[in-house]
Amino acid sequence: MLNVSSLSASYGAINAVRGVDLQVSAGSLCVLLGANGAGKSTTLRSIAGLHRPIGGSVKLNDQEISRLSLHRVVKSGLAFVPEGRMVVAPLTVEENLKLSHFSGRSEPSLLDKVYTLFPRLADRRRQLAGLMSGGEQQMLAIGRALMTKPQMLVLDEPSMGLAPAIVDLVFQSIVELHKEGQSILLVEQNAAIALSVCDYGYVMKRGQIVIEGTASVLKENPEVLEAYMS
Ligand SMILES: Nc1ncnc2c1ncn2[C@@H]1O[C@H](COP(=O)(O)OP(=O)(O)OP(=O)(O)O)[C@@H](O)[C@H]1O
Repeated sequence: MLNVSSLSASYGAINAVRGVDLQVSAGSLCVLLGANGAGKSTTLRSIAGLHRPIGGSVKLNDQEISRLSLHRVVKSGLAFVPEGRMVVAPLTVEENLKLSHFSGRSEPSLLDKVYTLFPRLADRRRQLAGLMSGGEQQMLAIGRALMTKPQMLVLDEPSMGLAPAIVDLVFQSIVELHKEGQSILLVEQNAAIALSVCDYGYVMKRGQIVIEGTASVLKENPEVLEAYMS
């Protein structure tokens, strides 16, 4: 499904991502772990068409997408939820969701699907997005991505800045999507919660993947335990 190989990305002289290989198979839920500055966000942004890589390839179902415009990446079936959510504050919840019509992949029935997954959004459909709590904005950002009917959903730190109870709620919805067969790649600082729900994980350090394995193996790895779960 998603096949990233030898991906490299830089900011001028800073080589933020150096030869990253990772795969997400259809229907699987994968996590990319790592400390601050390891290169996780740059990897996701390069996969999603927001940062032009300097080398390597990103294939979605054998189609090379790393040099496509953001719009074409979405059209090819990959939706990205950035760190910090980026909902459009002066628009209502429903208007934010309907923005995905521009992707050319949206269908009216998807709105019901999003409201079923996130009843809070249904209750607040006429509310301005900027007035929603952080957790609700995260749900809205995920909902907006789902409105493009993605084959691959890519999430950058969905738990960031959220209270623990809200993190649980957001992760419950991620688990629900996974059960429905949605393929998901996420970056997460909260390794404990990520490894409790993921199938497979990668650990990044200084721009490279240094450890990978099934979630159950990673949970027992001493380095992962010490660095990310203590
Ligand atoms: N816009 C930018 N300009 C210059 N350097 C950047 C920029 N964004 C990130 N970097 C640098 O690239 C490296 C990787 O950053 P990146 O944000 O990808 O890491 P990360 O693992 O996602 O960290 P975090 O969890 O803090 O977001 C870091 O050294 C960072 O300082």
